[in-house]
Amino acid sequence: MWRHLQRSCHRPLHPIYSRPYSQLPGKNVFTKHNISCSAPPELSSGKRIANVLIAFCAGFSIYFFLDEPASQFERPSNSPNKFILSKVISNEDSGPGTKLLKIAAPTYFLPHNNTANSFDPIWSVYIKDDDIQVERPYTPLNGVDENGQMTFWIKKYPNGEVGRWLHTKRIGEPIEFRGPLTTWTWREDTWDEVVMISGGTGITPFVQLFHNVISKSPNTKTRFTLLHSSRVPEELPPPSLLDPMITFSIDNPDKLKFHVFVDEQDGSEPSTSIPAIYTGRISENTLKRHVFPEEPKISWWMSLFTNPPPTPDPRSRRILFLVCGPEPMISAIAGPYGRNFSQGSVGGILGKLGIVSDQVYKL
Ligand SMILES: Cc1cc2nc3c(=O)[nH]c(=O)nc-3n(C[C@H](O)[C@H](O)[C@H](O)COP(=O)(O)OP(=O)(O)OC[C@H]3O[C@@H](n4cnc5c(N)ncnc54)[C@H](O)[C@@H]3O)c2cc1C
Repeated sequence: MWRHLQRSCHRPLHPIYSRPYSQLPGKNVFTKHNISCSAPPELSSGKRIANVLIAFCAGFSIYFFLDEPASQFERPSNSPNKFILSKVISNEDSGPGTKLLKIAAPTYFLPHNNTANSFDPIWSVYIKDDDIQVERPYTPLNGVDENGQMTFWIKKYPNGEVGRWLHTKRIGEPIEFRGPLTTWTWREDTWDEVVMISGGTGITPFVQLFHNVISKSPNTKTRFTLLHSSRVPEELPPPSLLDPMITFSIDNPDKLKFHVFVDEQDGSEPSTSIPAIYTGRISENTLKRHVFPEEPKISWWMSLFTNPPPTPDPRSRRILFLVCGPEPMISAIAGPYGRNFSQGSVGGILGKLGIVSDQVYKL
């Protein structure tokens, strides 16, 4: 996920909207164009000012005082390339530098209406920063709920553009987004085991997978493991993200194993009760302990009569690793992305453990 943040954040994701404001046609270009046009009939300066004021007031009223449900905001086209005008329903602090932002979605996003494959987990939407005409992708945590609302967990970076802008948005303010865009597709009966490894807000796609697949597919045979890491306890995800997964993993240990890590214990507290928090980064030992536990050793006298069991080759397992987080974390765990935003070869800890490329997906 963070390859976008580190390297492609200024890549033109959408030809019109990804250009920084400074590069968009400016006031001078517009003025020059007006001068070259045939002159309109002369108006007295008083009339001109009155016209401008009337036009401004009309635009202002339409923009700010319409308070209609989300469905009224939708554009006629449901193309993922067209921006949809929506509005902020809530925007709440959720720890240092993060907010939970809730926005309205159009009716064709509602679960009972959205039959398109592109809504299959994991999907995201591009939100546009209207001030500078730049868009960034964000992952709706639960997809779209029955009320037609999407909730995002959004981090603000000190010099980041869209994240900082989203943090300033207040209830009722307009917001534009486009989508859905598929990030990764879940396929039933394909993997015996899916191991999700996340850092920081990189947990958001896995929260969506949890809500839309893991907690809703009682018959799936796939076992899931989530290893999540944040810098310090107070930066761990808020209760609305963690609590449902913690409860589910306690009630269904054969379906979901959930382990939480922090880089360091700085004396701060997590915002919810977590059964165990491991200190230290997710390492080779972590994976050996939680994903590849050693077979129980047989006693020396048993070994006189039986051959020791062969060490299982991870390549023979139907296991998939999904990795999402800051780019240095992706590199350490699964090796860096390739050129032109390709997956690249498997390196890092997973490479060392013998995991091959069709067993890894870097989100
Ligand atoms: C599919 C997908 C889903 C995502 N979902 C979420 C989500 O649910 N929640 C979430 O918070 N984020 C999510 N992201 C990340 C998000 O899209 C943005 O990348 C992130 O919010 C930063 O954008 P920004 O405009 O705020 O910051 P940017 O302006 O992109 O800057 C971010 C940080 O990187 C630094 N930076 C800027 N440019 C460069 C550069 N060229 N090289 C190195 N550093 C640079 C800045 O100084 C700043 O500290 C997702 C990304 C993807 C690809």
